[in-house]
Amino acid sequence: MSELELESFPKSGLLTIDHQNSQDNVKRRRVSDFGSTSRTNANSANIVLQGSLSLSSTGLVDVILLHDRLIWKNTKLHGNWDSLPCWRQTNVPCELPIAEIYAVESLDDGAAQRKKGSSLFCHLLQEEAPWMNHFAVHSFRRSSSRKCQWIPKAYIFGHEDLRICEAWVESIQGLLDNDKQRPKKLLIFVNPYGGKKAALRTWERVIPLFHQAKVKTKVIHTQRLGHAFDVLDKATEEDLSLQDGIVVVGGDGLFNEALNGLLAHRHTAPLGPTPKEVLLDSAVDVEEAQMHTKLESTMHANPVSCMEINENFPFQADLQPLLEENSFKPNAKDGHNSNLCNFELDSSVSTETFTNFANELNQYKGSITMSTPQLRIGIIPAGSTDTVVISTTGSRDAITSALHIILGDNMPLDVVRLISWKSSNLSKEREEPRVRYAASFAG
Ligand SMILES: Nc1ncnc2c1ncn2[C@@H]1O[C@H](COP(=O)(O)OP(=O)(O)OP(=O)(O)O)[C@@H](O)[C@H]1O
Repeated sequence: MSELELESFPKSGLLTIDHQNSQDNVKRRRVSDFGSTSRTNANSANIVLQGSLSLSSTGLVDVILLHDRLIWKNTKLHGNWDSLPCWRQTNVPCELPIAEIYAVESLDDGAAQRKKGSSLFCHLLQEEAPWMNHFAVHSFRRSSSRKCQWIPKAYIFGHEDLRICEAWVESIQGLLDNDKQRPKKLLIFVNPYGGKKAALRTWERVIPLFHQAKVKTKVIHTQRLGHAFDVLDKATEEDLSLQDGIVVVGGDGLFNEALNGLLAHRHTAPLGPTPKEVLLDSAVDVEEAQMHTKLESTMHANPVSCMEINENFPFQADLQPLLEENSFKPNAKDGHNSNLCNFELDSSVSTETFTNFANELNQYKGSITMSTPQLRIGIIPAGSTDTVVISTTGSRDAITSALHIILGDNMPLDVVRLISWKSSNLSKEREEPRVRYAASFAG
């Protein structure tokens, strides 16, 4: 197919992608929709490969592989494919963004024909189709009822010459490998008790996707509460650097446990004043004293409720997410992550203790000490409640999450650090912190 022919493809009815105007909340979202966006015309300099192939359910197609997409269009039907019904003989070109292809693989000879269907018509067609070699391009389609749910879809291409099939597989695979966002190695935690013991079955459902995409997985079935935490807390930086990401197959509980394991000793931001220091420092008038009494009693009664009293807390916390979108990019200076929330003091309630703390905190810009700042954490929903995953993919569908993970989608995550203080066993005067991290909503 020539460049000229490509340019003359009609604009209406094209399968196009709109990278810029995506409504989805995941960063590298892909939207396939009919005809709403203008397309750049194919430039011959961008052509990686082109030729004629057979496409299962369509017939003979002219195919062009560009650096960012695969485009095909029916050629004049001939030979055995003449027996295709007329509704299949559409001349509308289709395109598949490389960003939506999660795998490509050679198939055993004749596999495409066998996969086509079991109707009498398909059976007859298979008998008539010439002997061919095949390869599958694995992508997905959006569920018609729930747009954020993705359903795997394979395009089976064929050619009589095995070497031609191999060249297509190699070229497409090369483009997939070039995408550095896609993980190659993942550490997976599966909670066998998650989601009323359905997590194992969930993991088994998505394993083939990782195999097809050639993502290496090291799987740990958690044996007890705290197992994932311990593994990640004790992991050396070298251990972590061997992985492109950590994925939990479970619910919010397991996700937060893994998050805590990653951050527990790697997040070194200052803890802030203890409730006693707050009381001593700031009870200058009755109103403030009452407020701090309330603060202390609330903290002691229910440590995790300290976020609820945020309104009275004498900080004006930045409304930005704690971990910004680029917070996993290394700081140019020290290689550590930056962009932790900056605090500003409300002057009407500021005290020396809080001023010191705010200054101290603002100086700790690179306070997650990880040698692998690109390390990501993902979740495949298999819990009783799946709040985290709902705020990432928008769907509680394990296949959708697995596809997002394989394609390397990522988004910023808000993480809250909760600190509760309790008297030390050694001395009642000394208060010891108990630090927990929690993520429930991403974005
Ligand atoms: N083998 C195990 N035995 C007991 N508890 C486990 C085991 N593996 C993991 N856990 C713990 O179970 C807790 C809950 O797990 P998870 O979040 O995966 O499932 P869930 O309770 O069904 O879902 P959700 O947390 O969304 O309600 C986690 O804190 C996790 O540490």
